[in-house]
Amino acid sequence: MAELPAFLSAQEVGSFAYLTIKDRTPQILTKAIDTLHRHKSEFFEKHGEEGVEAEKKAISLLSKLRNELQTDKPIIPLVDKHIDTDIWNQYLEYQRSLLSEGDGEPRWFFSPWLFVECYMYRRIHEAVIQSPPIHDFDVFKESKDKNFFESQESINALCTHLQQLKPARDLSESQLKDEFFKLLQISLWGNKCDLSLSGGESSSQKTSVIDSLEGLKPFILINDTESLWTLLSKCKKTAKPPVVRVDIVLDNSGFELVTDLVFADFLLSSELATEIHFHGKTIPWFVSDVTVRDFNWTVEHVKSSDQEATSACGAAWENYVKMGGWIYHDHIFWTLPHPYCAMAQVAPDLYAELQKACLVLFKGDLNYRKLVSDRKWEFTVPFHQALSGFHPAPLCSIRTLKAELQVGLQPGQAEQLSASDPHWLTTGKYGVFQFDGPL
Ligand SMILES: O=P(O)(O)OC[C@H]1O[C@](O)(CO)[C@@H](O)[C@@H]1O
Ligand SMILES: [Mn+2]
Repeated sequence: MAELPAFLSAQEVGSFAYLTIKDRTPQILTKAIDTLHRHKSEFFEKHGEEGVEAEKKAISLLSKLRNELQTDKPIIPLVDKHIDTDIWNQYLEYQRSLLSEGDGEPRWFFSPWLFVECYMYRRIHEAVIQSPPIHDFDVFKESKDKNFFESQESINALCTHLQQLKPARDLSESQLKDEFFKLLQISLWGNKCDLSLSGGESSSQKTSVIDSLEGLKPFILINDTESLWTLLSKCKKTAKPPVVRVDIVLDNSGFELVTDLVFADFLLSSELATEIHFHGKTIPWFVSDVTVRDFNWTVEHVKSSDQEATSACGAAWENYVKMGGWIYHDHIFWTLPHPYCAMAQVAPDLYAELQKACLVLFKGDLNYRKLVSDRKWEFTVPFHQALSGFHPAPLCSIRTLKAELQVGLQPGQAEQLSASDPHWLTTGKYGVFQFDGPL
């Protein structure tokens, strides 16, 4: 069997992985430290002196982490007692076992990028949970909420658009298909708004994305949305019992989450699907990723908007949650460092859950990296092959490109892109809808 390509890593000076570890991650840590600092008086009001001591402890743990990273120290085991601690430490042991060169220790600028980057976010969580009574504090909450508030205008425009489509079951087949494609594209471009690429700085949506869709079409490098339409139409016809389940593996909170909820609402109200299962993170992750708190907060805030259409959306969403049309799940696997080809073995319960879906949508860049194991595949390798056996159900990645990997391109396509735009892989300017599965 042919050897698998190497993992991306920060070893390669000048690569995007290298720049992330060298510049972006220390910046994210500094911002987290600053956030804790600014909440000092709030901690004091809530918990007295103990709160201030906890703030100091969390800050010192984060400063230590930043120092380890910047001086390329060996990756050390986690010391907290969380439900995933042992799995993390076993994975670190596994990474150690793969090394034969140097001192045999996994390091920030040497080990697989996916592993060290995930590890950094897990260490941030460790610093916070080891600092009671502020162990529940989400250092990224503030910036996630800010992204939501700064995107207000786009959110209102989107919600107005959605409300105008209702009752969606009255739309003609061709209108329905048209809207399906439109809302999918909105959800794709919503993924430009993550906060980890911008080092936690604001990255909200300020213009109306609906009006920009036509102009953005040339930036969709792979567009398998026809397959999604065919698949859902077929599921609807053949489902026995009549359940059409779509799972959405969420990415970022803020504007992107709203685009996903709007799409999920459309799927139900148009009766293209009967159940939407969302998958979020159990801990704060890659700055802007959705946790259950962000999910509920977003639904509540959309509902309490002073704009009629927006608040009508929020009310409908709350009702979907109440009535079971929308089901939110979280699982520790999503915040482990494993690529998804390991899911069946590491988290068989989650794999079995995904197998129940007619279609699974994976939002965002990190999900893509995990789908294709963060390896340096040739650009033309088929997506199915890069998934390395991960086929729980028909699936589609909806991703703007923010890391140096992409598979499934036409011969010559990558070369052409490199010539016209040397940074095409990492700026989030290009996107894909990449489908895998039988139709
Ligand atoms: O929110 P997303 O789309 O998963 O992007 C996360 C960001 O973090 C990274 O995975 C690494 O920093 C980038 O590739 C990407 O810019
Ligand atoms: Mn993200």
